[in-house]
Amino acid sequence: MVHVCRKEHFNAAHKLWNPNWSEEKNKEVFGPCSNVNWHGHNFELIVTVKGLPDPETGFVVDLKELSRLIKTLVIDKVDHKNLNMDVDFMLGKMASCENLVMEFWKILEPAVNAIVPNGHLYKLTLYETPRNFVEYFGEG
Ligand SMILES: Nc1nc2c(c(=O)[nH]1)N=C([C@H](O)[C@H](O)COP(=O)(O)OP(=O)(O)OP(=O)(O)O)CN2
Repeated sequence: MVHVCRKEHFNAAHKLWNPNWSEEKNKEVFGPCSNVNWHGHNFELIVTVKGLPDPETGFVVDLKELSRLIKTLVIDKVDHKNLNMDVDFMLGKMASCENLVMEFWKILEPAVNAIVPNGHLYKLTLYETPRNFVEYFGEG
């Protein structure tokens, strides 16, 4: 089995804010990430597919096709957007990396698996900053 990875990039604004808490508690828990007028990040999303290379192409998955799919299904929906306000699948959710990556998985898993004949989506890695990132392997 080989792990094949594609990295995509997006910029987005958000704030970490629990509407059930006071302003003081939001500031205490989320610090500058609770800034009322938002803040932005340069996100990196790495999609990892695991599988066997096709004997005729040598590919587990065509990376151009994978890139096109990630851009169409995810990046176009979040790039240069406000994650709290503009992105339908994040409405009513805390705009944390954990929640984002889990929503990305739900969108990507069926579509990615459909273009990987001898493999499947294995992992999503989402960098919010160069030092803060999450990894998700799906629910199983
Ligand atoms: N479990 C989580 N913790 C935090 C998340 C998150 O999504 N999940 N998000 C944030 C902030 O949105 C953001 O990541 C914090 O940015 P920043 O403090 O700038 O992070 P850096 O690592 O770049 O800053 P340094 O302090 O310079 O390392 C917070 N927590």
